[in-house]
Amino acid sequence: MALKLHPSIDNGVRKGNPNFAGGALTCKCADHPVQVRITGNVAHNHACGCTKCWKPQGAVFSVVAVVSRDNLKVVSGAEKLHVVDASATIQRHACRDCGVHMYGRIENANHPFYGLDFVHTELSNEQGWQEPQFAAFVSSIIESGFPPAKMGEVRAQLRSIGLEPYDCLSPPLMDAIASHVAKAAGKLAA
Ligand SMILES: N[C@@H](CCC(=O)N[C@@H](CSCO)C(=O)NCC(=O)O)C(=O)O
Ligand SMILES: [Zn+2]
Ligand SMILES: [Zn+2]
Repeated sequence: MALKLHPSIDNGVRKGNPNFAGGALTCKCADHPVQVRITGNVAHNHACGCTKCWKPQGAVFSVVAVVSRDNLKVVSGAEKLHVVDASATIQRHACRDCGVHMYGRIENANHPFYGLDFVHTELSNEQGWQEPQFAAFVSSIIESGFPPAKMGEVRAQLRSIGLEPYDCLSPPLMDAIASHVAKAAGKLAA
């Protein structure tokens, strides 16, 4: 029987619409939910196995994407947001009442991904958001208590739905990080 990894990918991956204009993300509170508006589509959407990204109840992976911080606006409930871990690279702003992470922001201007916010498109009712492209930090699910003996099954299932599993980020993102570091060190080749 197939493993339950995340509701957005357990029945396969539904293609998004490259021309999608954006939409609203809403937290799980019945009363006065936090709402965030995103202009345009997200990028680099991926399943993430790390211990820090928000996952719905029972999920093994998070599904998380990036958007320019200029294209993200908190439109209601801002007073309910708090930063989960101020020492983390990604400052995850979560709802105090339901615990959902509404966006993660990088405040370090020298970070390779400065300017991007991390978001979970499953918090939106709209369809057309970019579909997950790959799976990142797959081995990290072990840190949250997933049995190491089942990792072969996890990777096979991810591949079967078209999500190549990596134990870091995807090669293009790792290349972007390394290029940023090389540039800062004056070593970036043409
Ligand atoms: N094994 C660690 C890995 C955590 C990690 O490095 N996560 C990445 C990706 S999160 C979205 O893809 C990261 O950039 N983390 C910075 C942060 O979370 O602030 C673990 O599982 O914790
Ligand atoms: Zn909430
Ligand atoms: Zn993560």
